[in-house]
Amino acid sequence: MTPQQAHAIPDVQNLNDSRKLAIDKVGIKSIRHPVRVSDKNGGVQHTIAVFNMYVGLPHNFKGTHMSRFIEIINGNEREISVESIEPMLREMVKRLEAETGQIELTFPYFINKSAPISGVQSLMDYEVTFTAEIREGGAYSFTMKTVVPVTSLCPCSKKISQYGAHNQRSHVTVTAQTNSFLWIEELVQIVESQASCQLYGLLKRPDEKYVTERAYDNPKFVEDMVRDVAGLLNAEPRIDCYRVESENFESIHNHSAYALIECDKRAGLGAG
Ligand SMILES: Nc1nc2c(ncn2[C@@H]2O[C@H](COP(=O)(O)OP(=O)(O)OP(=O)(O)O)[C@@H](O)[C@H]2O)c(=O)[nH]1
Repeated sequence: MTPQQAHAIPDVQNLNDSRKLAIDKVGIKSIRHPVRVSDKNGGVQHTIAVFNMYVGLPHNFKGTHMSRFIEIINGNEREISVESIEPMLREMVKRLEAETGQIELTFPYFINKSAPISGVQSLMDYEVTFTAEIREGGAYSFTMKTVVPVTSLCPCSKKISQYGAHNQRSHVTVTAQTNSFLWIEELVQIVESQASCQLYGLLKRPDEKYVTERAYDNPKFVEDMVRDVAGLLNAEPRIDCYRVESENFESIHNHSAYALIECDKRAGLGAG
């Protein structure tokens, strides 16, 4: 195909659209790509992220130029660093001739943990999502979200029972918009410190005794969990706004218990 022939191919995306309907987000979803993430101990984690990349589309354009998203993600280093996300976002908005844009990447992140009594080490995985966004007017924001699995033990069950209390694994999800750098480990630690007990990859018997008794000594409803985590997020100056959710995969029901607190500290909205 000659350049002239290629030029002759209709550019449908560039056609005008007369429906007067702007599109808030259009782009690509679920593209996997290698990333590297620095960890708090000075190491680097080489992991795989699922990317979503979107721009806003003005009402008068028929379509966005989707190949450019792929050009951008492949135009960077083979293994994308977290530090590259903001420049990639700004390049994307520019190349797609858009006012707004968003890049989300979700990846498994590993934290090395020592068992509470024996000290045996093991990795635990957490699902983490970073979202970089340019909003109307050009304001940039960065949000980090992590799902932290913990143990929750029911205060009611403990109070009313002669012995034992129902307990289960729970997912506490914190989504935090930050105004300066925050390690993933710091967000995880905030959540784990407020759980009936944190989870570990590897536990020997003395450790299992410890986590059993610690959970029993720290009963938490889903309401307790979100309130206690929100209290610490309110006190963290590097977090402007947040959402904390707790879902208990109840061991006595075939459904979950759930609670959420949402707060924009800048506007004094929500908790605190
Ligand atoms: N906007 C839009 N594009 C789509 C859709 N489905 C497929 N495409 C993409 O259209 C792309 C080709 O359009 P462009 O990205 O504009 O390609 P191009 O015109 O050769 O590239 P540019 O010169 O950079 O605009 C392909 O990569 C397809 O993936 C859709 O539903 N909407």
